[in-house]
Amino acid sequence: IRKKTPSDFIFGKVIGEGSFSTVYLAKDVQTNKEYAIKVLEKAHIIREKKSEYVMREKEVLRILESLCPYIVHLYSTFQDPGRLYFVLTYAKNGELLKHINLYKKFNFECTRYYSCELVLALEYLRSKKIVHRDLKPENILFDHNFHILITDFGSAKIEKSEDNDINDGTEDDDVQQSNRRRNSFVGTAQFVSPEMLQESKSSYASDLWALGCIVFQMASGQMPFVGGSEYLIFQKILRLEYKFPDGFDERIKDFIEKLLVLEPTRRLGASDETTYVSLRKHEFFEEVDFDDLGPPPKLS
Ligand SMILES: NC(=O)Nc1ccc2c(c1)=C(Cc1cc(-c3cccc(C(=O)NCCN4CCCCC4)c3)c[nH]1)C(=O)N=2
Repeated sequence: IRKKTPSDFIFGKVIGEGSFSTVYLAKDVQTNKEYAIKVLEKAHIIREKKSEYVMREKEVLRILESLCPYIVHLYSTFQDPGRLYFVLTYAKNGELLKHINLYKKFNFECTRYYSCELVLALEYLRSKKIVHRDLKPENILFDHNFHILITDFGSAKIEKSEDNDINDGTEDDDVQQSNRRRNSFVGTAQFVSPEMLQESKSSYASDLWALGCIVFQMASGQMPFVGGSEYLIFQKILRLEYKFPDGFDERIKDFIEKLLVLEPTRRLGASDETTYVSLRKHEFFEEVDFDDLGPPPKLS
């Protein structure tokens, strides 16, 4: 199959912007299908020494090959002299964050439904030995049927082995990188886990921490850890300084409290073998059939 080129697409509006990429809505000239094309400037990537992250995202998306409905699909990649292009799934209904802000917060049924889809997505990532490391409502999209699609694997890590949590001397590659260049990776302040702050050691449990933060935000409209600077936010995280608004549903509260645990190995699900049975069995998901979640409830 011939490699695509930019002229195979009609580029439309910008639908996403990151520090190293711009995402455009684009239409395939032959098929009229819509895609999200992530464009990266080669010179910027090289200057900022981010090539490793770009290569990692492509490798991770290839591993994920989107057999899971809750992960964006990488259809193709191509380049021109100055840019790299990733042709990805277009999620028509945009970022979860925009919908949380639009409705102020989600009701119990919507919070529970999207928490279930996130659990299923995290189980798939775990089965492929992928840690996302930057999960947040901006990186969770809604497709045309309002199912979630997780995106932005630029910060992801491929776990070497299941018992990776035991320090086998092979440090987290970002630690090695940080030892080399002292710029160890950290996710987005409000969602970063304590272990990534302290030892820059991430594991599947780091994504469970972020899940706790995201569920808190869906159910309350607010992030659990906020502050005037990253340093103040980091302090609150390391001190587990957050509180639930009055009237917060007790089942969701208990679920979040079991995820926002400083010690990663003690988080709900951290010691589960394959599926996150400890999460599935929590009272928050009582009456849920994880094998058939049914259609998404109308957002409200
Ligand atoms: N860093 C990354 O990898 N970023 C990516 C990757 C893939 C990708 C990606 C980002 C996408 C972002 C995206 C953004 C949007 C979008 C942007 C702006 C407006 C809208 C929009 O108004 N959609 C209609 C529904 N709105 C949504 C907001 C509340 C009111 C109703 C959608 C749709 N999809 C996408 O569709 N696919």
